[in-house]
Amino acid sequence: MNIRISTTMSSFSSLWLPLQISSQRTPSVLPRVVCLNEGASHVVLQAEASSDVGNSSITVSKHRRTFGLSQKQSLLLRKPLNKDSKQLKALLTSSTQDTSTSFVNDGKIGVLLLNLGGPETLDDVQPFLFNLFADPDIIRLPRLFRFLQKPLAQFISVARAPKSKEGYAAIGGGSPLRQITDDQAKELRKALYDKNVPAEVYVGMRYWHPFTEEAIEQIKKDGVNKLVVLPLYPQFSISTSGSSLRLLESIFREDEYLVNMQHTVIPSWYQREGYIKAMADLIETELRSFDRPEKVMIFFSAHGVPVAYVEEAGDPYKAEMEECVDLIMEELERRKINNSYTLAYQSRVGPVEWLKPYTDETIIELGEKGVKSLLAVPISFVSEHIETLEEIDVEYKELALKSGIEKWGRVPALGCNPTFILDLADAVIESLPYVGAMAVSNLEARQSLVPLGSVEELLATYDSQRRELPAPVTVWEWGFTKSAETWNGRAAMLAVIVLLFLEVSTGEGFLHQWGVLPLHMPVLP
Ligand SMILES: C=CC1=C(C)c2cc3[nH]c(cc4nc(cc5[nH]c(cc1n2)c(C)c5CCC(=O)O)C(CCC(=O)O)=C4C)c(C)c3C=C
Ligand SMILES: [Fe+2]
Repeated sequence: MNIRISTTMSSFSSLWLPLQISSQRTPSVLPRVVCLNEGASHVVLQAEASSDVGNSSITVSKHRRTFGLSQKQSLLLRKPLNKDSKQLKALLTSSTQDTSTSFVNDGKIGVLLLNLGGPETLDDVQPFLFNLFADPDIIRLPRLFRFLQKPLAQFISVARAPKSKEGYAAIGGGSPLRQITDDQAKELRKALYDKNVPAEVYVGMRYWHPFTEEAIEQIKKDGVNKLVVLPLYPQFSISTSGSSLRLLESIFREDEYLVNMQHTVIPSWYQREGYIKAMADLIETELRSFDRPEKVMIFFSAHGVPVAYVEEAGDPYKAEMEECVDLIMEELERRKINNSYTLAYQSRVGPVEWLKPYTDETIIELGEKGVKSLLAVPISFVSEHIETLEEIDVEYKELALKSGIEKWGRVPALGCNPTFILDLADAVIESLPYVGAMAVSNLEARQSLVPLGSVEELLATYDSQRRELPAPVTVWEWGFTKSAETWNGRAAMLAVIVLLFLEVSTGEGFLHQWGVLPLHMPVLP
């Protein structure tokens, strides 16, 4: 037995960092009550262990998590748990016995999958980009300039559309995201039924059809009264899951039906055993296609975010990404696969600094260092999309071959991989005991999953000072060096804001001459 658990007083910022205890015999369970100080209502549990309790082998991944305690629980547990703790055993047993069954017969369950959405035709590209850039979690303007959000989005989307259209044309004229996400929803529904949890699964996209608003309408029509919200991003970012949850929260806040709907949110799930195993399976299979698998460098390529998101707004994305890669590599090592590996960030847009190292620069460096075989692993997204099908498969492959890399491979996205879908089903089932367990605005009652009523508050912990994030999107750029490019971009952005301000306030200017203004906004349902 080797368990080390330490607890400290709560800080809400750790709420997004899930801790999972899983048992080989039973589905994963979440420890729900651990208390350090008498009378405490919240604790952070920090755990790192691999051990046996009873006949079950339990692994506790290395995470911190905040737990809300009911008064009774708080009174019950007044000491840190130690390795011989009968209370831990009792807790695990009660959590394990606390299966979904009692929650299944009692209400109509819905699962809402949140995703980004993508243009289905080339005509959709500009309005899709408009929706993306109109999102204040993608371009956050200073408060004074908020009224420029939509004109700026219109301007950038029009300017970027030709380049984006080229990309979408190269992958068949549109994004495959809707089809793949619909298929994942169907498979998840089937997996839940097979596990005796009848639930409807809905898809709500952030920037294209079916919009989150459309999914919510259907959820209401179907009379769902227990909802599990599951963003399809393994790692949390303010720009992805955060943005979708913020939107959902605003929808919930304004709707009487939804205000009263019991729900819970699974904010990120990159640490789940099934997901890690599924990723490791894909990598193991793909490695076999190389002549000398042991010589291949495993190249994790994640979608980037601007550095300011992580360093100024506290986005946990980078930390979760690095931990995710570590967990996958640990799983591969358990399978005696000890390849070298690296993580880089792709798809940067605009004049600000994005997370480094950049994928393109890293590929060139690896070529220079004499790496001959590279296996690209897209890691931030679970479907094929423009950035796997075009950026990785075409642009990065070409760059790699030019840089001296001789053999290039790419791991497919998870899509409907059965191990992955079963794990998502388990994640949903494990969250059911938490559906409605917490009052929407009652922080004291909050347990390990997140109620939507507090999403805004939780997002604010990343960005407590509400600092303005620079716009990550290039409108135009000039200059020869990286830093000149950055500063030129910022100057250009400032100039654009001033010009837009003048245009909007006077009703005259080059955008009116070009027909960009007045705006013809796409209508959201
Ligand atoms: C975890 C995944 C993603 C993060 C983080 C993310 C941040 C982010 N993205 C942009 C700008 C664009 N993203 C675009 C497409 C796109 N983005 C993701 C995922 C993440 N984005 C996906 C899966 C897709 C593709 C959808 C599809 O149609 O297949 C685009 C449009 C494509 C293009 O023109 O390149 C833009 C623009 C920013 C600015 C950002 C963080 C601030
Ligand atoms: Fe993106």
